[in-house]
Amino acid sequence: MESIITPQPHRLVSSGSEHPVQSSTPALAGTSDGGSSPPSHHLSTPEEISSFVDQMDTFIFDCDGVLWLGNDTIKGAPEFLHELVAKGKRIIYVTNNSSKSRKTYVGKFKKLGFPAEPDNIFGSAYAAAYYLKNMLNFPADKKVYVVGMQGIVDELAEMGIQAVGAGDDNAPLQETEFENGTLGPDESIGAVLLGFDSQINYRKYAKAFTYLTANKGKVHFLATNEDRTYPISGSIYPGTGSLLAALIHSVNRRPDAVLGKPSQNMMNTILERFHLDPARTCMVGDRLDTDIAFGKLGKLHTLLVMTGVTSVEERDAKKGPVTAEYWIESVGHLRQR
Ligand SMILES: O=C(O)[C@H](O)[C@H](O)COP(=O)(O)O
Ligand SMILES: [Mg+2]
Repeated sequence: MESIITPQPHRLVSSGSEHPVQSSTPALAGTSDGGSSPPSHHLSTPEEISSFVDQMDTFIFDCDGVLWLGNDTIKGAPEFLHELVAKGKRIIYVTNNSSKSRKTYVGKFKKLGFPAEPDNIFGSAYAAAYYLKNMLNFPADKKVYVVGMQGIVDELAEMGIQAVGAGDDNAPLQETEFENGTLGPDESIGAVLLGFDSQINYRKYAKAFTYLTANKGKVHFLATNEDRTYPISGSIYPGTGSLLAALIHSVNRRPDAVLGKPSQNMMNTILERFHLDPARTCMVGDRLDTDIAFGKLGKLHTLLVMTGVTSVEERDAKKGPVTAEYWIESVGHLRQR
């Protein structure tokens, strides 16, 4: 697949002040009261769909619930994305799923028949590793305690940052370990980073709690994202935000930064790096408070698909926090008929 993107020197967030990293997402103007946002427009006719596709140069795709559910591809999605490539459109992927690194994701994209290369994939694990390296200048003699999976460990390693925890702490905690210091403070821990963890357990929560509370706030508290739920293989399960809520409640402290959508860290880099015109760029997502909010904050067009977590009631809610500009049943429905 010839590249449709000219790789540029990569900066996720600038070290300068022009794109200060956002630890919290600014409120979306004109949507909190619900009423002032027009309802999402349904792209329903071939003419509307063709005109919509033609007015965009770039499509930024969310992944879970848009392109696939687990390892099940959404019908027609690969074909549509190859149609876009054939038309010379730019494709960028932005996922809050921190379980895989960009390099590992390339393998999944190709296995499921999508065009992909590391430079057009932005994952929340990468965003978090980049933030630690370039915004926090994380010290080389410190380690990051990871409540999460291999994707975070791999992206931290790419940045030369040591990680502990993750899969090494998947074993259930033994009663005796409460006394033997396994869960005690560790001066070498400089940050706790939580991401999606299908092997979450008490050991990880107890260690993260100890590191965040023992060092009197000297340990950074970071999270990849706050998605409440996780759509996979036709079902919906607790998401990273639900795992994070337990840690927030126990330490009585919010993360210093949440690096995935809707925060604009990745948006600023993407717009700058690919010299995108927001007026000719569309964010395609399945979740209103991450994907659509991410697109709206970046002043992009937004298209909601109904193959992920958003219900019809949420889509059409008059007082909803975020409303997509357009909606369609699935990415596959965008194929030119
Ligand atoms: O729980 C989670 O982390 C999310 O459900 C998952 O990461 C969503 O990934 P995305 O839809 O942004 O590809
Ligand atoms: Mg999604």
